[in-house]
Amino acid sequence: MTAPERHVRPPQAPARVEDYRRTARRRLDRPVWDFIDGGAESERTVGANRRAFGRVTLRPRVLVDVSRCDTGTELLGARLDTPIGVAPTAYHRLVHPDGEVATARGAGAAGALFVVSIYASRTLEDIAAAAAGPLWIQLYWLRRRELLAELVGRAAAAGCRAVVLTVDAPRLGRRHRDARNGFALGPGIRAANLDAAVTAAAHLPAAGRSALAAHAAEAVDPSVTWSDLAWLRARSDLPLVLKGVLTAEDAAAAVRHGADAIIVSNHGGRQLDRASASLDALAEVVDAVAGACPVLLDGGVRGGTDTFAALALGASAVLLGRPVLWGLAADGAAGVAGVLDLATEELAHTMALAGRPDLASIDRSAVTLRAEAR
Ligand SMILES: Cc1cc2nc3c(=O)[nH]c(=O)nc-3n(C[C@H](O)[C@H](O)[C@H](O)COP(=O)(O)O)c2cc1C
Ligand SMILES: CCCCCCC(=O)C(=O)O
Repeated sequence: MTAPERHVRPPQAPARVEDYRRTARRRLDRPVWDFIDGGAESERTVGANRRAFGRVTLRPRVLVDVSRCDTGTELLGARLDTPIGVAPTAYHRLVHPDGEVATARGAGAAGALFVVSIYASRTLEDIAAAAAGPLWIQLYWLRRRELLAELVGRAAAAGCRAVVLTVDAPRLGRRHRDARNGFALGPGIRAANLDAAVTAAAHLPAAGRSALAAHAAEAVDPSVTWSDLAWLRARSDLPLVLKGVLTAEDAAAAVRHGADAIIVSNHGGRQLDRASASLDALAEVVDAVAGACPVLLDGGVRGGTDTFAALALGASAVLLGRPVLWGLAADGAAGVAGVLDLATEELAHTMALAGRPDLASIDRSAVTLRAEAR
């Protein structure tokens, strides 16, 4: 007698960006997972970022030649194979031993932009040496301004093409998961581009509070205003990008103060709970900017169809935060490239079926915004 034939399932390759989330969740310790996954207070804005995409329906055009769909674009002078880039996120060595060096390899392989956090856990020079694609450097406004001046100089020397100032974090959001976990950085993970004394508080665990919030209270300057931007401008010839704008008023001020690009973002729901979903804020920002500079978006983007929706509502590009960390945790550089490639393939597929063969053809007529999410 022969044994009954059994169907053997081959190992499943990730089919959707969300598949990387499951693997990352299995791999990471609970406090690290909570740090990545969590948001501020009730985490309403984290959920709102996702739900906003559910209100978009697509208006496909037919009998358009979509034999080639081109996801390529140009942003602040850099050629990109995809409008889907990597948002700045702190401490990549929390999820993979190679940290941001692996992220740079993955982003480069996908032809994507990588925005490196001021809290990168590898040096800018090591990251730049591994990068095949464009890098931007992200800053929080530290009280010790001389560190910012030094960092923008190093960033330019390493080949970074823009400075991103995050403007939605004069203090850290109240992240209850991190407080509950007494989240603090271990000795092996540090902000590799900052003086160790500046970030010492981020390593001091205490019951019931986040060491990162304690560090932020000590290190970040909450008194900064629009008039201080001139100081930063004077320290670098690189384009200046403002990240964390959610209103028409601030978008207009950003243009008046010479911003070279704006990132519509609520920090992935990690700062002001009940802030608008990024996608909901996009149209008013795009209208206020009126073409004066590119507008990017992050927050809740989980694939190519979300990207298509954001582009249709006026974004020039989108950035992924948590999904890149899922890819990095799951499979290092290959996981980062996997996330970006999957999302880009999904975008090209949506473009074909929606009859929009290049990014310029994705305009507001490509979407309808419904009152309710589906
Ligand atoms: C673990 C983690 C760390 C982050 N660190 C930074 C940071 O250092 N600088 C910054 O400007 N934003 C930071 N962000 C916010 C992201 O840049 C981005 O705005 C957000 O993650 C986008 O939402 P998404 O995660 O839903 O894609 C961080 C987000 C996460 C999840
Ligand atoms: C100013 C302290 C930053 C903490 C690390 C970054 C982060 O979690 C976030 O921006 O979100």
